[in-house]
Amino acid sequence: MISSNRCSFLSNTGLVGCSRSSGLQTKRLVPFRVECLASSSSSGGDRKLRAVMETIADVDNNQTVAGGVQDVYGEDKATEDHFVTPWSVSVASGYTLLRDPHFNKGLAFTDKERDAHFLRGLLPPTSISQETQVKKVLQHIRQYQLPLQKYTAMMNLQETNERVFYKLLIDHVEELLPVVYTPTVGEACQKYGSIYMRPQGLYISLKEKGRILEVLKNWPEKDIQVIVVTDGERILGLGDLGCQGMGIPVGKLSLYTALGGVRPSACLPITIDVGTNNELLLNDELYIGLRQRRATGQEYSELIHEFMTAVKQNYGEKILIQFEDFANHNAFDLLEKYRSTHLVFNDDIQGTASVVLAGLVAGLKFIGGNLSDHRFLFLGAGEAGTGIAELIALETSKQTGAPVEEVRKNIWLVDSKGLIVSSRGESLQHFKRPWAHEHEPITNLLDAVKKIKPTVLIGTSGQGKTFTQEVVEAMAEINERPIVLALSNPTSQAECTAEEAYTWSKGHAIFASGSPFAPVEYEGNVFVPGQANNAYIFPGFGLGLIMSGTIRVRDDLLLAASEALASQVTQEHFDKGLIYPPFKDIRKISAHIAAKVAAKSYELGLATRLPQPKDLVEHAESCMYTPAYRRYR
Ligand SMILES: O=C([O-])CC(=O)C(=O)O
Ligand SMILES: [Mg+2]
Repeated sequence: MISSNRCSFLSNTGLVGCSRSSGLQTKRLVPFRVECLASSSSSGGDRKLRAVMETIADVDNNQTVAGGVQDVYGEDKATEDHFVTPWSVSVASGYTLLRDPHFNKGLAFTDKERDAHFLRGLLPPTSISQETQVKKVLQHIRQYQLPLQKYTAMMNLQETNERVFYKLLIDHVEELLPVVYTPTVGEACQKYGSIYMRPQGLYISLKEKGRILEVLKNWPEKDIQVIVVTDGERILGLGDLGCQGMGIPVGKLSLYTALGGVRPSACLPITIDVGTNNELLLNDELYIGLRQRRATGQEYSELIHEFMTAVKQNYGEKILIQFEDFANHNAFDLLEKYRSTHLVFNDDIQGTASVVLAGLVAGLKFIGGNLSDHRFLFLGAGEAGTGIAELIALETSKQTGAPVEEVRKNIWLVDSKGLIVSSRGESLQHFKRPWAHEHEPITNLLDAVKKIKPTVLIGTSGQGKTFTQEVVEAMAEINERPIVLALSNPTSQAECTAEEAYTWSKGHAIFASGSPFAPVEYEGNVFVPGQANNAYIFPGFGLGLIMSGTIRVRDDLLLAASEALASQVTQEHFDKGLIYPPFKDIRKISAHIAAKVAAKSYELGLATRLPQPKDLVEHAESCMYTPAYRRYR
């Protein structure tokens, strides 16, 4: 039985109005909604009323609510000259209950629940189990031929019955991850205007400048623990999709819940719309964003700063903000600017780095050698490329005691202009400069492979088909077991396919990719390509931060996450060609990652949720959201 105190910070909002001493699974709960009585009005007075709305503060303070007596809406704290918001708690029942995705159980409502919640006659008489519902929806989804049809069916399910959506996704993660995530989510973003039905997150555009705090307060959930935010400028390897990038925060947060166990109501997807430079979208009558070119410079940074300030003001110090799919020219600067004042994490720089390092460490366990024995060549010197390179350098430096500057010399990057070398000097963007080593200029990848003789080739270019046959053959000529990672997403942007990597290297390559590839048979052997995607890391990483109340992200936490992931790879996995464990075990893996991250955070004094639990793995598991239906009284 789960004790409520241990996990109250991750508990379901639906329990707040009840006694907090209830266990999560075994006790009954009342499906209720907190509603602002003034919410139907949009007067200026209403805005002021909302501006003093207090969040459900007990959760953050880790207090229990015995009997529900607490100033949760801030009325008692307000003095006479303050405005207060008239809130009421209403029990969701009848038709409204069926339309509420958090609480709806469809045909799984029992007779007793149908009586108690005014559902008689609103449902056909039969009652079926959640398992049967999952089976039915899966059959339905499998009937669709096109990935985008499967995607819209999944999104509809999420909007209709959240618990069936998550149970389905968790129980069939290997089949459905490619539907709700890469590669299909890429196509969904490209066509978001035509498939758009309901808002799935918050849209903050230039029109909301000066009012972002107010916009945050419009979101119906008050107890937010993680935000994934994009400005849509570099969606996967697909480029600027403007406001239609919303599919990415929505997809990433579904994984926070399904893979990492962070409850859905604590997750907030946000898209910041500063315009788009994508002409196709600007001329598309179904485009959902601002029809203007991107704001840049001061106008851009002022909006982002207002957003960052409002988020901290509204949700406090421990809100996790994950930056996703910003363009290089903003991503590094934003991370640098906010890493010392906010709990921020850039998934494309840091999450990708952590997952790739894990794969390399796991691979080396079996092929032998240390990181310092290897030479790395990257195609692509943006967020992922330089992020991975830096984390490899950090870990190698830790292992060998050599200074990071020295270790970096073993790591080479090629960008669109060729090998990054010192003679390119000041023309290089600042994040590329640490990688400018002494070497004659080389303008193409094949020559770079032949000259640098890397043992590991990593593609982070966002450009598909760039690991040509000659490149892979050259890698196989230089190395007995070349490591080839084609990380760009979605599948169309992968530097090479799994089949190409195995065929061209005559079965010698150790291959992984950012988007999934099916197993490949080559000369009688079946090779299973691993998926080197940050989805292995960010859900568990975020859970570790949240459950320990961590207030800042440090590189050591990323290294801890890598180590935890690498430790889950066995000889049996490697024998199949895998340098990552299978996704079907992801919740267990996430619990391990969360535990290692939290342990490191406690060690560094960054964790505020005290005392430190004794067994962090067990603690992480006990905190994870499970989608089984709750019983309603
Ligand atoms: O979303 C993914 O699959 C991985 C990722 O962060 C990216 O490609 O930007
Ligand atoms: Mg990304």
